[in-house]
Amino acid sequence: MKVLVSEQIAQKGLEKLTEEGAVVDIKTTLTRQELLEVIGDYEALIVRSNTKVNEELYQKATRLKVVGRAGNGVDNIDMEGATKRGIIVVNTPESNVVSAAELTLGLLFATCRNIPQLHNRLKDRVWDRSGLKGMELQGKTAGIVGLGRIGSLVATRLKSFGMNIIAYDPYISDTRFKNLGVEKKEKLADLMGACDILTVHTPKTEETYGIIGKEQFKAAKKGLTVINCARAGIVNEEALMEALQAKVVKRAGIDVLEGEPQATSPLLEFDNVIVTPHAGADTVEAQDNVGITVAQEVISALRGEMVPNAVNLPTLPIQAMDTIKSYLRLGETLGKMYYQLEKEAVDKVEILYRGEAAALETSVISLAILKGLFEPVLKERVNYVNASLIAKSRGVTVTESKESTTNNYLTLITLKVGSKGKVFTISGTIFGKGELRILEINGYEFDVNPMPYMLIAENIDKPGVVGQMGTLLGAGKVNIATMQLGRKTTDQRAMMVLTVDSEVSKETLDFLGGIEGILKVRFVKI
Ligand SMILES: NC(=O)c1ccc[n+]([C@@H]2O[C@H](COP(=O)([O-])OP(=O)(O)OC[C@H]3O[C@@H](n4cnc5c(N)ncnc54)[C@H](O)[C@@H]3O)[C@@H](O)[C@H]2O)c1
Ligand SMILES: O=C(O)[C@H](O)COP(=O)(O)O
Repeated sequence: MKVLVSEQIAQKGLEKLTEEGAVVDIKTTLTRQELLEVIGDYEALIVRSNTKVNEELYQKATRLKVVGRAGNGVDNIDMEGATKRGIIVVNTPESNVVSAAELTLGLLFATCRNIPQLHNRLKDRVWDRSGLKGMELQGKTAGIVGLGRIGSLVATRLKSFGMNIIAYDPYISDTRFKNLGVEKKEKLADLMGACDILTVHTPKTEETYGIIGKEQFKAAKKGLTVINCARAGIVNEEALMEALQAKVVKRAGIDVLEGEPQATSPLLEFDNVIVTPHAGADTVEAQDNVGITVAQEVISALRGEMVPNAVNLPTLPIQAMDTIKSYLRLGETLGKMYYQLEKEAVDKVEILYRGEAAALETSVISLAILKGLFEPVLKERVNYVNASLIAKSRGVTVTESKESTTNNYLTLITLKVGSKGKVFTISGTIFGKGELRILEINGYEFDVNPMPYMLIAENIDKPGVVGQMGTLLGAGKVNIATMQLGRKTTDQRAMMVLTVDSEVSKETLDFLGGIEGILKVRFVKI
């Protein structure tokens, strides 16, 4: 596991990576060109907000499996390019939100009470408070744009200062607004017209880039205080400077600048603009959290495990991980069976979740099924990230359905694979502490604990066939661990599922296939 760390992360994170057996190269001073030259050697890249992870980089990063964003925002990472290549992108969305919220408040106090200016005067040995009268927060209205993780933390903290809080976030439920005690504004202009302080906490997206621009400042109350501790450009810098000159905006606190890292922004010319160099996450606590979390995630992703904070995968609550892990193993096992048993191209995959399975985040289990399905037959890397894109590109339609009850089992997954009008079915369950069982293959019933090596044979249900299988496997030095028979009385056919201790050679398989009454025999690797 070769990991390149291209921006500073906490020592604790680096130690975690090494403890887990990764070879870590810390190269935080590489030029872009140097980064492009070395990236081909690495399976994982850990970045913060300065490294642009884009098409140019992906083209050189031929071994790259994981991008770890040691932090929250992923606007420096081309997600589509990563997904297409099966590269998992992980981040640490919770790890630094308190620090970011606290810097927002810091900037708010610094601007509203002119703390840096007063500090500078005194440092220059001048005792002078004139012309720098501040503004109290109590009784004022704060307008929050983006009431997500950081926006909510800011809201609850501002409430404790006796402020009235309003917010604009069309993607947050009324209940959440109510629970936070925040008044919802349906229109951004209404928020602009009502707040004394504006603070933005949206991600940087096509929709939010420049969301606070000339139009919004026209609707603003005169004397507005503006805080941007989210991403540069969410508050358009040109429009902000115009509003500062027109005294519509009285002061601003800015942690993020267009073109950063740089120290030449025209915003630096304004005495009433307090700036910090993207320091929102720069606390010991946040960096330790971020470093350790990203290290754990990168290692899990490199090991092919499901990662709760994978950005280009369905999100899973950490609490659900233990339960879901067994289902992912079951899904992958069921998926892996098809191409090893049938050699027909697939046009349709139907997945039925019944009982307890139906209540889970089934989209990831379906990804595990697709990963298992395609892995045995594709040269390209198949993983949770690109499995559904691969299905789509191969013209395979995937459908999911759910039923809350089952007949005999608490939980059941049935996979139906359609190919040229024929349907292959396989079902499985989980019991105890994550024990997998295959219960049915093509209508033959079993109770098989799937093992790494399995032999599956279809035969005419008549005496002698099973005995000959045993004899020939013995002659081929293959030890049978378990054997089960499923039969269909309707057509005098049966299916044998054997778990064996080693691989079965082509020669032995040919002998088995030659037994009278054997219709088909396949060696399956899980
Ligand atoms: N300065 C720093 O060092 C620092 C540190 C951490 C995070 N951040 C940045 O802070 C921002 C917020 O992070 P978060 O973890 O709270 O994100 P989040 O995803 O939890 O919340 C973002 C919120 O913005 C809302 N939103 C999206 N589009 C919107 C729109 N068009 N109008 C209004 N609301 C919209 C979403 O519904 C969501 O509630 C991000 O830009 C992140 O990159 C900065
Ligand atoms: O999105 C984030 O996590 C913050 O903006 C911090 O970015 P940084 O890791 O570059 O400090």
